[in-house]
Amino acid sequence: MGEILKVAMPKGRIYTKAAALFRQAGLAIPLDVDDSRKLVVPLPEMGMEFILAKPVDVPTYVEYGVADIGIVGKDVLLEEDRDVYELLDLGIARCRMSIIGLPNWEPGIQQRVATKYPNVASQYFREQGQQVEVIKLNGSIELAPLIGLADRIVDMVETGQTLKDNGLVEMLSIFEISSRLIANRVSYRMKNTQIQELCDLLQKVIPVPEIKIK
Ligand SMILES: Nc1ncnc2c1ncn2[C@@H]1O[C@H](COP(=O)(O)OP(=O)(O)OP(=O)(O)O)[C@@H](O)[C@H]1O
Ligand SMILES: O=P(O)(O)OC[C@H]1O[C@H](OP(=O)(O)OP(=O)(O)O)[C@H](O)[C@@H]1O
Repeated sequence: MGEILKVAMPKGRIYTKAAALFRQAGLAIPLDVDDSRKLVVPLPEMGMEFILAKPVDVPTYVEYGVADIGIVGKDVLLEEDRDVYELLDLGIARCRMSIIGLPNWEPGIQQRVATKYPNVASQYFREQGQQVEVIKLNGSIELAPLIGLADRIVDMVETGQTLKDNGLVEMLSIFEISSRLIANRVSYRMKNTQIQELCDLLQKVIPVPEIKIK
C-alpha cells in the first residue's frame, strides 16, 4: 500500500453527509465524530487519516499541504480563494448563496450588507456597480436586518425556514453551493494513484440533483 492520505474533513453538517457518501462508495469511515474530542483520526485499513477541522479552515490546511485533500463547501472556497485544485463536485450539502432583505426593502443612500462572506459579497456588489458597505459577521446573520445593523444580508438558504421564521425574503440567488473535494497541488501529483482511486469510487455515488418543478 502507498503512503497514508491525509484528509481534512469539516466537522458539523458536511461531515455526516460526506461520511454517508464515503460509506456508499465502500469506504467504512466513522459515521459520526462529534462525540469524541479527538481531532486526528487514523484509518489505517483505508490508508487514510482524517484531520477534523473547522469548515472554513479546510482550504488552508490543503493549500499548505498538511492535508493532501479535503472536503469543503463551495461558499468557503469562493471566500477563501486558496491555491488548491477543485477535483469533484460531491453534490452534498446543497444550498444557495442569496441576497436577503426585509420584505419592504428599498435602496437607500447608505446601503449596508452583513455577511459571513465579505470577499464574495464585496466582489458581487462591485461587479454590479453598487456601492455598499459590507459588514463581516460570524453567524446568525439573519439578525442583522431585524435589528437594524444592515439593510440586506448575503447568506446561505437551504429550506428557507430561517428566512420564514424571521420574516425575511430571498431577493436574489447568486451562487449554487455544494461540497467539493479539493487537493493540494503537490499531493495531487505525488499521491495521484490514491487520489484518483478515491475520486473514481466517489464519482459513482454522487447524488443527482433533484429537479424542482414549480
Ligand atoms: N442550511 C444549509 N444547508 C446545507 N448546507 C449548508 C447550509 N448552511 C451551510 N451549508 C454548507 O455547509 C458548510 C458548513 O456549514 P456548518 O454550519 O457545518 O459550519 P459553519 O457554520 O460554517 O462553521 P461552525 O459550525 O464551525 O461555525 C457551509 O460552508 C456550506 O457549504
Ligand atoms: O434555509 P435554511 O434551511 O433555514 O438554512 C439556512 C440557514 O443555515 C445556515 O445557518 P447555520 O445553521 O449554519 O447557522 P449560523 O447562523 O451559525 O451560520 C445559514 O447561515 C442560514 O441561517
